[in-house]
Amino acid sequence: MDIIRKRILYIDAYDSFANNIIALLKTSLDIDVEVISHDEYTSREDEFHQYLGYFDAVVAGPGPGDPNCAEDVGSIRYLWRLQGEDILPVLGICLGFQDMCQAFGAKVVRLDMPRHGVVSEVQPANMDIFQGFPKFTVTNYHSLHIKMDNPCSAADLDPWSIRQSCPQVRPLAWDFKDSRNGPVLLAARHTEKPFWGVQYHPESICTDDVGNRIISSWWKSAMQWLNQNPRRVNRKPVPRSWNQRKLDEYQHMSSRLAASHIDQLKAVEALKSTKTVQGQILQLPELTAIELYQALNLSDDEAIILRSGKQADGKLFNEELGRFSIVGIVDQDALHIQFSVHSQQVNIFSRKTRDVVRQAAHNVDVFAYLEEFMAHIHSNQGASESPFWGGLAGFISYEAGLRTINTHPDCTMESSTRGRFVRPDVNLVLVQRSVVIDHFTDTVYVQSIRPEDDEWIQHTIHQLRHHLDLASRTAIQMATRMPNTNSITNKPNHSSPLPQTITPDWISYTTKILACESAIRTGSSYELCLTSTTPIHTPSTHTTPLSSGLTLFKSLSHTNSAPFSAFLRIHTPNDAITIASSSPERFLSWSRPTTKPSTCQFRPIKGTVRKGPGISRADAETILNSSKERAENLMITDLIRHDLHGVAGPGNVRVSKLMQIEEYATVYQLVSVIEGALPQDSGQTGIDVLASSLPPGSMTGAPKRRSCEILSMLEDGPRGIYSGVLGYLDVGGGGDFSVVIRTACRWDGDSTEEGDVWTVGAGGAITVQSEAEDEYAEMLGKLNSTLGAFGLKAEKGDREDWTKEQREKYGRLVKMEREMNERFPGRRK
Ligand SMILES: C=C(O[C@@H]1C=C(C(=O)O)C=C[C@H]1O)C(=O)O
Ligand SMILES: NC(=O)CC[C@H](N)C(=O)O
Repeated sequence: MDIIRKRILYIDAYDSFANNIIALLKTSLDIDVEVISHDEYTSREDEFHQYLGYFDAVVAGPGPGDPNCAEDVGSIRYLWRLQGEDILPVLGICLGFQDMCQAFGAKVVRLDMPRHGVVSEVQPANMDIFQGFPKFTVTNYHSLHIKMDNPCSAADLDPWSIRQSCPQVRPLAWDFKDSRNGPVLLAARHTEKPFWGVQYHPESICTDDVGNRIISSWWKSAMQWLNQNPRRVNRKPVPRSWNQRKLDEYQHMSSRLAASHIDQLKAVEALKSTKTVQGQILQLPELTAIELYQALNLSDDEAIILRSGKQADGKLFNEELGRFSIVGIVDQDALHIQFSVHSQQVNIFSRKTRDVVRQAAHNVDVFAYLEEFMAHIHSNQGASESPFWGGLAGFISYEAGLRTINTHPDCTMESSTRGRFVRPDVNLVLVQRSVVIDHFTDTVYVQSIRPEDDEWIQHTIHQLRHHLDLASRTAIQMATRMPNTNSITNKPNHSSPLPQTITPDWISYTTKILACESAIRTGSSYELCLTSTTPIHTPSTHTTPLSSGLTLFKSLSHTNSAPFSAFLRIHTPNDAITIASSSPERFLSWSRPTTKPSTCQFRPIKGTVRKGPGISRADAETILNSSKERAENLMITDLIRHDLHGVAGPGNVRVSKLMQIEEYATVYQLVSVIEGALPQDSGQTGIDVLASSLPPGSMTGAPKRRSCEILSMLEDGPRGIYSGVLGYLDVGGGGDFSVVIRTACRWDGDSTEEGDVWTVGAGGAITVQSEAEDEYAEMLGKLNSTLGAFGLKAEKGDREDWTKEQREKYGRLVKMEREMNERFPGRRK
């Protein structure tokens, strides 16, 4: 006899934790789960009711917003109106729970002090789904809560009795220990209908196992109800949702486009690659990435250097993060895959022919395109220890990431475009020849994926040996260690003007912090990573753009050495970008699928303490262990688990490090490590993980989509490459990308005769526990990590120097803050 698997419908309200809940349902229960977004049926209540006929139960998920706003809950609100045989068991989580309580008479109001990423104790009733449960701890993500004549304390008459104001809602759990908000209702059920709900997040990494057991307990009660109230469920396959069908079409079309581009390019020499990586391995002690780059004596105006190895004090970075450096050789005919959010078009471009293939194709899924492209150039049998054999290297902008979550900012890099071509949001160069250094074993890999390229390999080895004999080595080392700071010095030098910058205005930044806080208080966001962009004008150096960029990069490597340092110079049809990066943060890496499945790793950083006089490691530990910093990190850890769960699937994601303190050149940071293996039979690749996890959660806040919408309203323009990712896709199937922070970028098109314009972004996570003054200082601290390379330091200006307008602005700000404090007393310390 066939055992019928029950089906749960999960309604996603655009939360960034949905996939964690789905994973929890699938690992705790023997069921199938289908997912729809809450807005798929918003204007079609009848169709939604019919669709529910395919399911045994529903989980209505958490999300941004307020149940008082129909748009924020979408079709979730139709659940409570089901009648007769249409009724089915529902579990509402957070927003879903609030909407249920509101539908049956309770009020949803703001908490005095929102509780995002806050871990608290649950006092359950010894009844219903909590029968026999002890107290347990859970993670909360909410700004709003249920008001229904709440008891004043645990000692109050009977916290479990039904309140007159909403006689259909039975309280099932409270938090009695929240001194700022008073008792907070954490679970309830409808007195007659099979509707239950929890305010907390059972799926969070910091919710303990008892919290998770609730899912099984709910399911047991749901099944009992179904046994007593049998309903006819349509057991045919569930029709694919409109969203899923659109997505499939879109990806299919994009893969076909890539295949047709590749066909058109088959004749082009630069795309010919072998399936076997050719190469040789040498032992060259103490070789640095810059030395290597200089020894190769490359004359091209493009460069790809991913630098690790030694820190400024001569010590190696840790082995997990800073073991390898990679230099990609970018010849005249190297192909560039470029995609612009504005035109939604992929171009393949080479400097030699200026324009190899341009195909206007609208609405391209650039990741499906890249997947097809990488499959075409897939190689194997390179040296297994070398992480990169060849492939695509470059960057993906923040705005390209926004597009993957269907957020379309008004402006992309187009806004600063000159001429016919837009500045691409994705710019990846096909690197066929490369040299990789393993700094821990002093091994150097000289590699090529071009057919019959032995001559180049021998020539390169000869070149390396020749240049790295003792005498030239010393000279190169000196040049590397003592960057030419002429153009970046802060000391007066009358022969060359100094670089100049404008420190982000603290009044504007602080106003934005307050706007973030109010967005959090209304329930629209749980955490927002606010950023600002600072221009730096540098005088003309009368050298080539590559050489002045490299000088800056050397200086940056010195002032803020970081394991994901990178120097990139990449052309577009009518412009070129130079990127000098000193990022401490790995976004995502994944290993080559071999006999073992590919393993992915994310390393989000959230929680920052600036180094400075009087701040010891112990002080940093105290600060980073505070509830504010831990909440910041927890939210992003849960968000990244969601991103990875979406591709790796239930049971395949683990948090191998939770909130550990790491020390970098100028800051201490709180880091978590989230890992997962991609099941081999799933057909999923690291590129799929990349596509479903941009923009990096540590640069957005949570929930990602709503937070990005809020940030694009608050920030002054597109973030561009800052907040995007930079790294490579390897022909063997691996990849590694850093988060583009602590980075300076310059477009040639912005330079004038007087000099160049670099931009540096900096920011930090804002939560309701933030103090505006501290957040501004944290942002400046991060900005200064990069400005140091220009010999500059941003400081908060003195109030005496303020203009009348600034004083007025400040006055308004103080007033706003006072009003906010009066309205939400919890904010006061
Ligand atoms: C926004 C920046 O950094 C991000 C924000 C951090 C934080 O809020 O603590 C830490 C590291 C980065 O993920 C930046 O460096 O500009
Ligand atoms: N996690 C959630 O579902 C949050 C619900 C609602 N937006 C709140 O902030 O209270």
